[in-house]
Amino acid sequence: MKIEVNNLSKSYKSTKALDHVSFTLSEPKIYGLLGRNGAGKTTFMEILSGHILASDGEILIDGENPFDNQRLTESICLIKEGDNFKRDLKVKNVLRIYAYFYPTWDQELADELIKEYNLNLNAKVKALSKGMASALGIIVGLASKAPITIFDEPYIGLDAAARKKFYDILLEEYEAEKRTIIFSTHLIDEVSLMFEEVLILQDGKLIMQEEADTLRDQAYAVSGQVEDVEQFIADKEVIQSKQLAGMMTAYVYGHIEQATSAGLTAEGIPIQELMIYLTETKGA
Ligand SMILES: Nc1ncnc2c1ncn2[C@@H]1O[C@H](COP(=O)(O)OP(=O)(O)OP(=O)(O)O)[C@@H](O)[C@H]1O
Repeated sequence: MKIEVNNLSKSYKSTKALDHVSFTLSEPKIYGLLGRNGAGKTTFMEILSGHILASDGEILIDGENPFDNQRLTESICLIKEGDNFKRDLKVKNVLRIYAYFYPTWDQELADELIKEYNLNLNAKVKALSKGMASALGIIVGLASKAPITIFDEPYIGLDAAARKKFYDILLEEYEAEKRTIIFSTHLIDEVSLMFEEVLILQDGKLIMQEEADTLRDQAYAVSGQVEDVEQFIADKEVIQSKQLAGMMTAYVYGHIEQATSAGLTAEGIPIQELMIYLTETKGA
């Protein structure tokens, strides 16, 4: 489904949570939506899911506004950090409700995931541990098979092994059947390799939308004698640098040819380091 975001703004009194944001997500991909605390990510995802109204501008999904739009909302599944489900419901009833709501629901996958995460179907939501409640959210998000599935920091309380399981299954399901997945997280180093396209919000503004592969080409590590590297990086945007025994390595924002043509040794740097750098400093 095509998502068009046109001049989208959302204000809460004097806070501009989103400030004239425009972009298009034109095909099913795994999108990473990144940004520091308060950048506007959750606000965007809530508007996209039809839960809240924009103050100005619009989001169109295949040309339609998602707010109060039943046909569209059954194509969108938003899983948040917590409080996804009514606390007095039993797990099995939560699953029944979502199975009824989503025409694309995959019961076989839901059953498999319940076993994987060892969830007690008869437990009430309010009796679940934080990790178990997150597992239930992840199960609903994956099994919904919604053409637009949105995960907003969905794994509070889940340990590293349970998170890895989630990433593995998400990728498996995505490979079997492509859909639009929007993933917002602060655990960038864990998931950066999954992203096909990355969007970065800062203070309510979109500061970057880039294919992950292109991003990988936008920074490099350059090494050599301290004086040579220092001279080379003097007029460059440096991410970080370290020195050891007269040698220096610097992570530089730019194209690798700059370094190779200067006769220095250069190689790519891990995408997560670049993303962390961009979310922390770009536009600041
Ligand atoms: N319901 C609300 N009432 C008032 N202000 C709000 C409300 N929701 C969000 N905000 C403000 O809007 C801004 C954007 O918040 P939002 O939750 O969208 O950011 P975020 O990028 O999801 O942050 P985080 O990574 O911390 O979850 C923040 O300044 C926040 O305080």
